[in-house]
Amino acid sequence: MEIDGGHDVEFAQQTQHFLEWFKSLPSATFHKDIELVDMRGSGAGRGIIATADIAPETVLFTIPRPSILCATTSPLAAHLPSLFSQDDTASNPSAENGDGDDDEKSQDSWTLLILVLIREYLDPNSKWKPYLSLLPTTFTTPMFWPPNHLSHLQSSSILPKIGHASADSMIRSRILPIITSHPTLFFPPGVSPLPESDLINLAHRCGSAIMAYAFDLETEPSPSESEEEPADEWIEDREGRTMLGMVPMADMLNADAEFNAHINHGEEALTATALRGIRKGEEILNYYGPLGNGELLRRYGYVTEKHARYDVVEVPWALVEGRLKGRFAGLSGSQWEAVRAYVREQEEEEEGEAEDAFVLEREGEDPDAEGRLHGEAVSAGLPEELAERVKVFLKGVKKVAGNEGEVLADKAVRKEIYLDSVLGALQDRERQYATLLEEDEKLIRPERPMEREEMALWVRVGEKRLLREAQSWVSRELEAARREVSSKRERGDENAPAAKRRRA
Ligand SMILES: C[S@@+](CC[C@H](N)C(=O)[O-])C[C@H]1O[C@@H](n2cnc3c(N)ncnc32)[C@H](O)[C@@H]1O
Repeated sequence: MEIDGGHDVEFAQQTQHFLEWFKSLPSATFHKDIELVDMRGSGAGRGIIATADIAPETVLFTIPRPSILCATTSPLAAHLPSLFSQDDTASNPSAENGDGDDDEKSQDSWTLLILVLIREYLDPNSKWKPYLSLLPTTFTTPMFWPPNHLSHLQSSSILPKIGHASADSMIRSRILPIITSHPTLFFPPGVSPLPESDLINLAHRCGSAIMAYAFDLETEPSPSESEEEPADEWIEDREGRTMLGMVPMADMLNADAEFNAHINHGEEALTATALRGIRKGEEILNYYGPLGNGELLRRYGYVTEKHARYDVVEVPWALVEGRLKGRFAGLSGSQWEAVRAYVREQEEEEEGEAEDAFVLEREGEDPDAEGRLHGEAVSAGLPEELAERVKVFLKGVKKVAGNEGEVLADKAVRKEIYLDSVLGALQDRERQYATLLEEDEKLIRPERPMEREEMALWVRVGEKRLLREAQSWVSRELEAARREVSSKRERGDENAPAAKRRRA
């Protein structure tokens, strides 16, 4: 989010106006020992701090449900009942009703909230005006970066997910048709209809505000969220399973991987409560989930040191396949086609989705019930699905490769080929970045505020560090696997590779 530098006076006035509006909402509360403050100095827009020590479990503020801006409170709901009353709206983000040409019937919670927000932005008399005026008009998310800034992400796994083009096509196919077919609903008397390009920009802005500000509104506890659920399990569901809403004040909380407050979803209201004692001057922090810095940047436009423990990096299958192929140089193009067909067949039988890439991540403890983290997160080794895919691939090779595939009869050899190929693929993946980890490490600083280049640096360093950790892990395993293969060969073990046995 980029809050226009603007005049400090105007910034402070908007804050004050919003606060007064919020406090005037029926049944809203705002604790006397907290304050909504200007945190632009550290690049965090507005945030909420404690102005005195706060006891654990203190209710910090309460947002009555009718003040939440969502599909059920929007005036649009009454005018477009068919659009807003779909049972599947809350449960399936890509729900199609079978007759794909009816745009009104193919909305999900995300697109509905974009429409709701657009309508309120266009209405000069919106009851949410003081709140809307606090929402950013420009964003620090990479969706809005020019190519020369995006290039700092180098070969980051988040690049293909930034998706300005796909957002654009969603807006054209699912947002604009609703607005243009109901002009009086979106442009009340006295408001001139916006040209298409302005509407598209507004829809992008609303989409980005939703991505960084909206909450999943739990209406009733699901069976898995029953009373027995441990208090230290933090759930984040942004897949459209529940209704999305804009929650004034709750979304003024900044967040980090260690946090001290939580939003409880009550029947009548949402409440922010202190998870532990909060000292005077401390920022009240919410939790956006176990997101790596890449995903945090993509959705929220910032990165933090603490979120680095959740970093992930993707290794494309094509790189692993390339390395595996290098181990069987004598196979022809048509034999490789047969191997691929075998892998596809097996994947279909498993009814799994054939992954194009495999995700490397770390293992670590979740935050505790007070929002604190304990211990380091450590490399989780290689994903099971990758080992499984290689296993199927090598089976395919064994089937088609004749003599060259005989070595694969031996389990230790298969393991060695697997680890060696993955190690090569990890090195290839690292080479896709324009700079070395060592060069990047010299530049990285935890200081704030961070410019785009610095945030991109954190993302790519996080990915490269993970790649290195995975390489160390695989190297160790590979050494052991090689030892096993050679000791079997020395022993002339009967399970040793057939080709080797023949030579012996
Ligand atoms: C839900 S809003 C929080 C309120 C926001 N600061 C504001 O002024 O409107 C989320 C946005 O706040 C900013 N933010 C939240 N936590 C942050 C943090 N720890 N550091 C920097 N920016 C943060 C990011 O721009 C994010 O997209």
